[in-house]
Formats: sequence, C-alpha cells, structure tokens
Amino acid sequence: MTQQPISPAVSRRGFLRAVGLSGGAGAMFATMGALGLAPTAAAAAPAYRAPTPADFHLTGRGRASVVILGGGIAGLATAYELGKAGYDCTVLEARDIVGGRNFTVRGGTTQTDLDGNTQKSRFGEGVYLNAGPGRLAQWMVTLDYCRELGVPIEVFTNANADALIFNESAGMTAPVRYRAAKADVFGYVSELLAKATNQGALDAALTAADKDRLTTFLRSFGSLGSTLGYTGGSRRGFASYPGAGTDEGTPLGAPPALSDVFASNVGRYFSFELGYDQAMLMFQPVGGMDQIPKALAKAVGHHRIKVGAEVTDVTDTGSGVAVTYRQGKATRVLRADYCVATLPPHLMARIPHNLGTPVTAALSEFGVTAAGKIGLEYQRRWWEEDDRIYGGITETDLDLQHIWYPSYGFHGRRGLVVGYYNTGAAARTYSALPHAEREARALAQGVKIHGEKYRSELVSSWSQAWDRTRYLEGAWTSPRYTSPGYQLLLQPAGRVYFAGDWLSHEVAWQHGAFVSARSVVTALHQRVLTA
Ligand SMILES: Cc1cc2nc3c(=O)[nH]c(=O)nc-3n(C[C@H](O)[C@H](O)[C@H](O)COP(=O)(O)OP(=O)(O)OC[C@H]3O[C@@H](n4cnc5c(N)ncnc54)[C@H](O)[C@@H]3O)c2cc1C
Ligand SMILES: NC(=O)C[C@H](N)C(=O)O
Repeated sequence: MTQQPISPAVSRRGFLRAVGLSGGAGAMFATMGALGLAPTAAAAAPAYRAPTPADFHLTGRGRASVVILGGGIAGLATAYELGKAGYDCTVLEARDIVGGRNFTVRGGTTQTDLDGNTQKSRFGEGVYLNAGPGRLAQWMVTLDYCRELGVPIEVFTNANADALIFNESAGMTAPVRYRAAKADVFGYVSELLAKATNQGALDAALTAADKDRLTTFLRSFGSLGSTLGYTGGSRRGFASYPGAGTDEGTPLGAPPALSDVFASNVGRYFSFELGYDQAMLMFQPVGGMDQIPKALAKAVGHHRIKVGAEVTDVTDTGSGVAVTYRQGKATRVLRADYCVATLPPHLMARIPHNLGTPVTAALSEFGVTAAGKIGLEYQRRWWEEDDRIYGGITETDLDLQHIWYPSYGFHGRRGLVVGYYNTGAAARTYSALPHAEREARALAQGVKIHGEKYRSELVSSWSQAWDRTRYLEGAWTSPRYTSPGYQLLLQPAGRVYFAGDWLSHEVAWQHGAFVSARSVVTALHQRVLTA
C-alpha cells in the first residue's frame, strides 16, 4: 500500500473539517435527510431509558460478621456495600496492595512474578501505567462508584482519526492514518454499493424510493463524486494542512487502488469502536485506575482490610465459617458468620475447603485468558510533537497488537505509551520472556511504525504479564454460562458466597465485578434479615 506521511501541519480550518464542524448544522440535517431521518421522524423514536440502575442501597441493618476473600473490586465493593448496611466485614488480600487486577504502576512500584523475577518501576513523577483496566464506558456502574466515592474522571480516547494502522502481513511498509484508511474503505464500499444499486442489482430488495435514499446516503457516507466514483478528497487528510492567504494545503492525494485498499485489510479494525462496550466517549479516573480501589478501601476502613494475607483454607462449620490465612510467618484463623469468596475461580479451586467436590469442579471449569501490557516511558512526547497523535490507539497485526497513547498529561514533559497490549498466544509469547527481552521485542516492532526514536528516546519501562502474576495467574476467564457448574456458583455453598467479574456477563470489566458483588450482597442481606 502507498506510504502516506503521518505528520502534516495542522490549521484551525483543517481541525474544523476533521471534527466534522465545517459544514455546520445544515450539513448534519442534510445527512439525516439522506438517511430518511427527517427531524420530525426522530420524534417517533422510542423514549430513551437509562440502561442500568445506578446507585445501590440495602434496606435495613444487618448484624452479622462477614469475611471477604480477595481485595479486588468485587471484594472491596462487597465490603463497602455490606459495611454501609451495618455488617462487620474483614477483607483478606494476599497481595501487599488492594485492587487485584486493577493495578496502576508508578515510580517505585515493585513486583515479583511467579518465576521469581522482580521489577522495580523507575517511572518519573506523574507518569503511570494502568497495567490492568484502562477504560470505562459511560453506561458502566463503575462510573457510579467513581461519582459516589468522589473519584474524578476524564475522557479516555479509545478511537482517534489521527492514530495509525499498520498491517505488516499485508505488505505495508509504513503506517496509514485511521482517517485515510476509513475514507478509502468507506469510499470504495460506498462506490460499489451505489453502482450495484444503480445497475439494478438490488431491485428485488429495494423500492425506487429506497434506491434513491440509499444512493443519496452513500454519496455522503463515501464522499462519492457525481458519477458515484470514489476518488479521495480532503477527508483523507493533508500532507500539509491548509494555511493563511492562498495556502489551500496539500492533500494527501489520490487513494490507493480499490483492490490495494481491500488487500491492506485496514477495514478489520473499524468495527471495534462500534462495540457497545468500546464506543466513545470512554472515561478513566484522573491519576490512574487504582484511584477506584483506593477510594473503596478508604470508605471500607483500612482497619478492616488485611493485606499480605493469603487464604489457605475455607471451612464451613455449619454455624459459621473458619478461614485460615498466612500473613508473614504467622498462620491465623478468622471466624465469621458468612464468607464471600472473590478469588479468581482457577485459584479458588486450588484452596482446600469442605464445600464439596461439585464446587471445586465448577470452579475448575473456567478457561483463563492471558494478557500483557508494557509501559514505555519517553523523555519527550514525540507522538504529540512529531506525529500529532493525542491519545487513542494504533492497531497492528504485529504481536504487540495495540499501541496506546496516553489520554493524560498532554503537552507535559515526559509521557508513557503502552507499547503492547496483547492477549492469547501473543501475550504468552511475551510473558515467557524476561522483562528486558519483552522490552527489546516491543521496541523492535514499534520502530517499524514510529521509527528509531521509539527505541532511542526510551527512558524506562514496565511489563505486566498477567498469566505470570502471583495471586491472579491470568487476565480474565471465560464462563460457560449454560453449564450447571456456573449456575451452582451463583448460589451460596452453605455459608460461602462467590463473586467476581467471572460470575457476570461482563467478564474483563470492573462493571462485572461490581454487579456480581451487588448481587451477592443482596442475597446475603436477604438471608440475614429473614434468618
Ligand atoms: C489487561 C486487563 C485489561 C482490563 N481492561 C479493563 C478495562 O479497560 N476496564 C474495566 O473496567 N475492566 C478491565 N479489566 C477487567 C478488570 O480488571 C476486572 O474485571 C476486575 O478488576 C475484576 O475484579 P475482581 O475483584 O472480580 O477480581 P480480581 O481483581 O482478580 O480480585 C481477586 C483478588 O483475590 C486476591 N487473591 C488471590 N488469591 C488469594 C488468596 N489465596 N488469598 C487472598 N487473596 C487472594 C487477588 O490478589 C486479587 O486481589 C481488565 C483486566 C485486565 C487484566
Ligand atoms: N477486550 C476487553 O474487553 C478487555 C478489557 N475490558 C479492555 O477493554 O481492554
């Protein structure tokens, strides 16, 4: 595919065009008209309803003690909600910090993995890596907890027309901007469909009026000419953006041939930003994702949370629970009326208990996905200065998979790029390497996209291999929703309840952990009130 320059100069007019404002409201209504959506038709649309119940309160006071295994989001949310209703909660967390997979790395963070390798972060002041969760959709209950707990949020840029696409296996030797790639794919697809429509290929499916409306829509959607051909245009962007006086700018030029555009396979990334869970606007807590568990822990009360406390046995005594845990050199037993276990299922399955073999079998059913991230700290924000990329994601077919540019600290001195965020086999390829080799591999690949500065301007790095992380051993799990095992774990095993994102339909999202916790808290409270 033709190489396109990626760092043209920007002007205000170019910006307005880029954000779709240059045509004003008239252009918007013209597009609505093309779609058959006259402003009056919109009035007939179903009334909007908020998607999820937001705030949560248990009614009535509960007088019981509860031991909560795991201080991730599900464990902390359980302690928080039960605590609000009067319960006496204690959280046992094996790591030396709360948050679980919600883990933010800053300067000074240290971690020893399952292989005994220790990293110590040298990130500078204000630089951080959200090694686990990074983004929140607006409908997620996670945002309600941010509001309730006073955790400020800011926009997380999940899609950016100025970010890049690089498909090495398709023969690309340089990246293309999303903007140009979208213009070309939308343009050619529209051209084909418009011409097929015009030639009668869709006559069986479309009335004459439908054909007119569809053609009008495709003209605008694909930026087609009067003969329904796609020939590029300003939508692709400029090599030099328009300037003062007589400077009309230098457009990127004609698009590659239709066949080359499809062969480049850039279109495979466009559906991502349409996902109900990945669509813009998305959000992140200001200062790092771990502001959420920090705020939860503060609200629960630090005296109720034991860190460095590894649970080693769970026994339902009939009249209560006895949980054995190791803290430092000591082994202790904590007794309570009830227990809520929020450890990852594959780890809970290994802990001795008397809850029955069907419970162990059900816990063992979950498949575990690997994922990894590397944070690359640079001495200057070259992606903003040189490449004009302010946040967002570059997509690749390399095993680094995704590069994330930061949605915080714009125009600051230093900054951090997520140099890979990969899952599955690609993640395991990296997790099998020591940190220095992960870094070297990530840099060798990133150089193909951003050039030698990607290597030469690096200051420090941190890599997180979730499958090699103690007390987690995976990024997320795959529930078998219809299996009797999954159904079994939705019920308490005697006095022991289970919670976590793995017991929700939003696995790999904190939302799942929160709603699972709410569900268990509700069931437990009901039982206590009616006992
Ligand atoms: C790479 C990655 C990206 C993600 N991206 C997003 C995102 O963008 N947005 C989003 O909302 N979510 C995201 N998630 C998912 C999110 O992190 C999880 O859904 C959520 O944090 C799960 O919380 P949890 O409490 O259910 O589980 P966990 O966080 O797994 O908590 C379990 C806790 O149990 C502890 N534990 C384990 N063994 C023991 C033991 N023996 N004794 C005591 N304690 C023990 C663990 O240390 C841990 O703290 C991502 C996750 C990963 C890994
Ligand atoms: N792909 C996923 O959904 C995992 C995680 N929730 C993320 O947004 O990165």
